Amino acid sequence: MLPATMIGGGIMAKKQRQGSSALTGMWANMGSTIATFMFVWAIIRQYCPSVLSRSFEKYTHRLMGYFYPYIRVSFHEFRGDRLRSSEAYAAVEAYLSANSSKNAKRLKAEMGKDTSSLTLSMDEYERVTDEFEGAKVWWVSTKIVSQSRSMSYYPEPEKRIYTITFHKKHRELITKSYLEHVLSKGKEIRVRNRQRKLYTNTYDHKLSSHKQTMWSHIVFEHPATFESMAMEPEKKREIVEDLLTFSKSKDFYAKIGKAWKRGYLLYGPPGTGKSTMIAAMANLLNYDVYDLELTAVKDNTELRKLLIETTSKSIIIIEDIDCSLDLTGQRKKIKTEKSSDDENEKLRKEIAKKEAKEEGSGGKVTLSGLLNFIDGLWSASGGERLIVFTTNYVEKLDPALIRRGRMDKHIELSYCSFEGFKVLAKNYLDLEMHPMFDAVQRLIGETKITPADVAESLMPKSLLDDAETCLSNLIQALEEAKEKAAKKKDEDVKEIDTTMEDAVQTKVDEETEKTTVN
Ligand SMILES: Nc1ncnc2c1ncn2[C@@H]1O[C@H](COP(=O)(O)OP(=O)(O)OP(=O)(O)O)[C@@H](O)[C@H]1O
Ligand SMILES: [Mg+2]
Repeated sequence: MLPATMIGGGIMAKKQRQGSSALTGMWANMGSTIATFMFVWAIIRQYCPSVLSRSFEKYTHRLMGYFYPYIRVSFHEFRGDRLRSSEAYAAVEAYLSANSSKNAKRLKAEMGKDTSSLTLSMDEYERVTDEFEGAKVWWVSTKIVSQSRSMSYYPEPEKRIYTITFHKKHRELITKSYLEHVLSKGKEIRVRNRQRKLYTNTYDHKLSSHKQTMWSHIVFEHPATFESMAMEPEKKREIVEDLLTFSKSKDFYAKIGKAWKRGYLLYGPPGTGKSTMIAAMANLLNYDVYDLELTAVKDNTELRKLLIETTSKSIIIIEDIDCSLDLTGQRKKIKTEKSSDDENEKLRKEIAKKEAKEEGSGGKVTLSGLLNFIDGLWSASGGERLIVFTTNYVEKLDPALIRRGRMDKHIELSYCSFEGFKVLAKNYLDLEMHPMFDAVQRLIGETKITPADVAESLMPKSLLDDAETCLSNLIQALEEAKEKAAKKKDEDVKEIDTTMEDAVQTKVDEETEKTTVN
């Protein structure tokens, strides 16, 4: 049974009075005293100046404080400025929806703001009990509709409030431990239930005079998971473990004094699953995805702004880093040209100077700008972030960009193996074993075929296609790929032969010429 003053004045009182007929003993007397006070108060409010009614209210509360052994804490839906909703309210709501709503009798069903599924929460004026280390608490959900006549075009919002009541002997326990427990559990539930987002940086056309890129987002609904990825099981397990360890290492990163971020470099030929793996990572860790298109970023200042705007628990991806601007070009000269160390050093300094100038003048995005952001930027914001680069040509990248510490884990995604094929056969055909697998195993070992091509062959082309038809399509594709590879090899050999023959002939001609001259 709820304490009597919880059924005080206003709308809440009206509703709760219906369920409070069983007030007993002392509380019944207290109830009638309160009712008398309420009555007198209502008269005073109506006929007396506001100063008098306010002091009456103050003394009533003070008087009740002497007899009333319960404490109340309210969580309002909106913060003081009314513009922003309160995170504490949202966390309490999530906690109560998941826990205490189990014993609520009247529930409210809504499509969550951010989710596509139905969420059930306590209906207005419903109350539930909860227990924490032997202490009992009562939660009530109420709603206050403003009586004031607003001239605003928009209707005055309703104010929703969750109120917790508990005995004052549990004050320490509830205000310190229980409420902390409720808020942290509530936040956890919200993170778990939230609909994740895929952000991309695009030009803000509204600001046409001052073009700048901004993040815009859609709901992230990629279905990829690590289970459905075609790759060696051992490699897959290692990556999953690495990701999970990272996500649970907040304290470790704090202890060693490093920003809580981890860099991944995914490299391999087109169609081997780099983008698919990023989606699987986001799904595994429940992260948002920021797809950063560097070519749309005007300068380092803009890059910094975009990166600062990213939230915690997110993956920032830069796809095809080798094609993103001339990040690699100038530096590549250093390693490819046959120059001495001194010359290299000179070139390096020149490039650094040029980049610094570009940065200073707000010029284009530079490699050093990007490296600085990766290294330093998030140390201050302290969030949980992965940064993932993808490339088809790992050898083209500047070693400075991908050294360990920046790109902590390098993952090669390669052509489809028989193990990979088995995952795809299970996904696409629901097959774990089949006599035709032997032929696939033999051919796949002799051919370079991407998982994307295997997946395409296994896809039924008509409603009549059964598993055997799909497997025959794959075997045919593998045989064709094998034939093509053999043909290419022959052609390459022929080309080498011709080049060598030409070289030999040129040499012979030169020698002959020399002899003739002599
Ligand atoms: N390892 C894989 N496991 C499961 N499916 C895969 C795998 N690799 C590719 N696929 C399939 O092929 C399609 C293309 O793969 P994806 O876009 O991930 O390749 P990519 O490596 O990012 O290619 P690119 O280098 O061209 O960007 C995916 O939609 C997916 O269905
Ligand atoms: Mg890709």
